[in-house]
Amino acid sequence: MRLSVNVDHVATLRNARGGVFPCPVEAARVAMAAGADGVTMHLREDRRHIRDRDLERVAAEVDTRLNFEMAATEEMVALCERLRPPACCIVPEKREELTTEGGLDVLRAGPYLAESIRRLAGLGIEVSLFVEPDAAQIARTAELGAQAIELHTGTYAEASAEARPALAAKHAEAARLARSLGLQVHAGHGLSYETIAPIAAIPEISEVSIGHFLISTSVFEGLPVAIKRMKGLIAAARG
Ligand SMILES: CC(=O)[C@@H](O)[C@H](O)COP(=O)(O)O
Ligand SMILES: NCC(=O)COP(=O)(O)O
Repeated sequence: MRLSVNVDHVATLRNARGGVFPCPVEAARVAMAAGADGVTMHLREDRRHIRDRDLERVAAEVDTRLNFEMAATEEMVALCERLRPPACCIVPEKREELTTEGGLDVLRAGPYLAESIRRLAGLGIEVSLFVEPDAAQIARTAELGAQAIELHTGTYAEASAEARPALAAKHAEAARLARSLGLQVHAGHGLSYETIAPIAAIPEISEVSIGHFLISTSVFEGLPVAIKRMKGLIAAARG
């Protein structure tokens, strides 16, 4: 199973100070050096974290399987056509949301979704649709010609420990259906150390993408190292 590391929230931190640090391109390099199998970047229409230049630089400079998350808009499809990442995940986007709130409603999507899939898949880009673990949504994804689905694990990840096993079983059933329809199966959103195991145990899932938790927990796992180094620099300066 591949782990694609989402570096969106490195850009959130960078943007909080309006400077260049911490850099999501550097985070992509660090992720790959640490054993990640790919990097995910969600270029939101409002550019609240990742910016066009970040995506362009990762596509050009980092040896990775870049998964470009984007809404199905002409601006994003044209950018994806220009950058030609190995993979693209089409997600729903609402301007007011704090993060992606659910899967695409593929059943109600207009003709532009099918047109986007056709254009991107025609360039050899693996197109996935971010969907709920729902049989009708998955069947329609296959009909539209996408190569993959990404199961939205947000509801599962936010559920209580008691509720999670039933939701994990729902993902397993959805993953089996998707594979039987010839789709690659990915999963992501809100996953953490506490919630990864039941999802990672589903054999049909070939990739998980994880961002917010990894970046957040890195603060605590990395803080002792950074503090020791700063103390060392202070001590050295004082002789
Ligand atoms: C599609 C998905 O689950 C995540 O990539 C999420 O959309 C990330 O968006 P934010 O980083 O803005 O929360
Ligand atoms: N596609 C899901 C993703 O990239 C990471 O989502 P999250 O871990 O930041 O919630």
